[in-house]
This record gives sequence, structure tokens and C-alpha cells, in this order.
Amino acid sequence: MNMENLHPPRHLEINGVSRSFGGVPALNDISLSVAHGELICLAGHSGCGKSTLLRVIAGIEMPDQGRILLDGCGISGPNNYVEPEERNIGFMFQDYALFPHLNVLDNILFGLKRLTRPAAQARCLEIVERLGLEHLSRRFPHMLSGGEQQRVALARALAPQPQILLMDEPFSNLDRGLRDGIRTETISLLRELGTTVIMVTHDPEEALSAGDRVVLMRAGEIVQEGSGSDLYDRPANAYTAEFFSTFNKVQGACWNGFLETPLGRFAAPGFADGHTATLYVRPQCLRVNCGAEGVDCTVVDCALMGEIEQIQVSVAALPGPLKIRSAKRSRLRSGDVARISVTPEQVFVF
Ligand SMILES: Nc1ncnc2c1ncn2[C@@H]1O[C@H](COP(=O)(O)OP(=O)(O)OP(=O)(O)O)[C@@H](O)[C@H]1O
Repeated sequence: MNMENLHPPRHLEINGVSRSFGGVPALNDISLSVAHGELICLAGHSGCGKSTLLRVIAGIEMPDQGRILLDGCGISGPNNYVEPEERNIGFMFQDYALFPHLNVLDNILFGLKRLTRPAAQARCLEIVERLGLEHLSRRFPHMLSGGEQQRVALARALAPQPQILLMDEPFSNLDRGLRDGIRTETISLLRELGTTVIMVTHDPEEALSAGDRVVLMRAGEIVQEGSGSDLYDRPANAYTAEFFSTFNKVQGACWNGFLETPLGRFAAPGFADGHTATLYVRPQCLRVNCGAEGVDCTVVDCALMGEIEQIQVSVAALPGPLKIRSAKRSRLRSGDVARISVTPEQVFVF
């Protein structure tokens, strides 16, 4: 029996990749496998190694250790190295890196030098039409808006029909108003084309909503990976939880599998008796004026923020105020006495 057919190689396999700069690790033993057509969001705070990982996959940065395989063939490792232009991996840079002295068509043609001139022109026109860039084709980059430059950069990256497209913060240079629309359009195009995508972002909302899988990094390591809801609803640690939301943090002590806090008792399986731990409560998981039940508090501030209202309350046993966010208007004022309660299913103990 052919075992390879039972376990076909993943599209991209990264095995134990490390890379240091001046003795400081930027990537530390990273392993990740990516399926055909998958869209991965590589997320994490500035300096955690996201761009270095993209550059190593593209072949413009060499790993110190580890191997990278594309469809089962080594492209980077101790015994093999495939040049970036031989990898059929596209790269879209954060600043788009369009050539200022070339018009839109010539920018796109630049990446098609391996084709004959007629084939390159046909491919170029095809992608220009697909992305609706016909009316801009003779313009130079300085004559394009930010959104138009983004589309040209995308066209240039897609023209050689890469198996994998690496995108470094592809939407971060766009105005907030434009960003959501262009992101939705870009992602649906990439899905139609079936391109495998690894996209870097430091925007938590983008990471949660844009991809099939989120890979969260910290200090050169993968902290947690999974679907957006895996990471948001079931964060494995405080770093993951705090990357995607703000939290009220309340300290307590663990006894008999529960964390005792001034806000009540919460399940804390696996924590030893007497261990100090922290309860993480999202502002939308606190309810105010919930009847006789709950904990006494005093309203410190109540501010309407458009779609939501944010209330800050002080609780006698806690050192700082708690934030509560709700889509409902409470009509509370500073100095009012109220009661709060926690939605226990949506809290975490770390
Ligand atoms: N060529 C280089 N020389 C020296 N240090 C580097 C080099 N490239 C990256 N680094 C360092 O490696 C670490 C990871 O950098 P990287 O650019 O991969 O982070 P990042 O997560 O992409 O950050 P950002 O979101 O700010 O772009 C940083 O500490 C950075 O200073």
C-alpha cells in the first residue's frame, strides 16, 4: 500500500525553524504546517518575528536551523536551498514596494520576466482585468490612491500565479473606512483563486475575522494556533486572551478547585490550594443593576461611546475600578450605588 497517498504532504511544512540576529532569537524553533488553499493570519505584537518568518518562507532570509518543505520537497534546510525566484511563492510588502518609475502595467510585467513577451502581456492583461485596473494601467504609482496602489501590488504579486502568497500587513496602510471593504474583496478573490495565503497582521479584529486559522506569536515562538473562536473563546494563556480583548483583572486565591475573589467564586480546575491566580473578565461580561444578586459597587463614571455605554464602578475590596460595556443604556450617574454580576461562562482564570 502506498503510504504517501494516505498521508499526502501538507502544502507547506515548517519544521523547527530558528533565526537569530546578533545572538538574539527572532524565531525560536517554529513548526507550522499549512494546507492547500488555507488562509493563515500570523498575528502578534511588534517585534515578535512575524515578518522574519515570512522572509524565511520566501527565501529572502536564511534560517539558522530547521527545514522548510513545499509539497514535500525541501526548499530550505541544512542540505538544500531553493532561490526565492524558484519557489513560486509571492510576496506582497507592507509598503507595496511598487517601482516609482514604472507604470501599472510595467510594474506587473516586472514579475513575469520568465514568460515570453506575448505570454507575459496576456497574463498581465488577465490580472489587470480581474482586479478592475484597466483604467489605471498607464498611470505611475504616485498617480494612484492608497487603495489603488494596494490593488496594483496585489496584481503584481498574483500575476505569476504563485502557489503561496505571503502578505505583510497588506491593509495597514489603508484608511479605516476603506480597509474593511478592500480586505473583504481581496480575501474573496484569493479564495476564488484557491491561493494559499499567509498574512501578517497586528490587528486583532483582522486576525480573528480574515483567516481560516490564526497563529499567534510572541518573542519568536508560537503561543497558540487555531480558529478565531478557539483563540477568542478558549485562550490558552493570558497573552492570547489579552491580545484579542481588554479585560478586568481581579486577583484571588484558589481553594478546592475554585478561585475566591471579591466578585465571587469561579471554577479554577488544576490550581493548587493556596495558589494566587487572576480572574479575567471582559467588560461586556459584567452586568450592572442585575437585581438583588451581585456585588455592591459605586459608579465612578458613565460614558456613552456611540454603540455602547461604558460604565466604571468601584468595588470596596478591589484596588481599581472595573469597566463594564453594554449595548443598553443604564442611565446611571457618577456616585450612584448599584450591583454588578459576572457572566461566569465567559471568564478565564490564569
Ligand atoms: N535584519 C535584521 N537585523 C537585526 N535584527 C533584526 C533584523 N530583522 C529583524 N530583526 C529583529 O528581529 C525581531 C523580529 O523582527 P520582525 O520584523 O520579524 O518582527 P515583526 O513581528 O514582524 O514586527 P513588526 O510587527 O513591528 O513588523 C525584532 O527584534 C527585530 O528587531
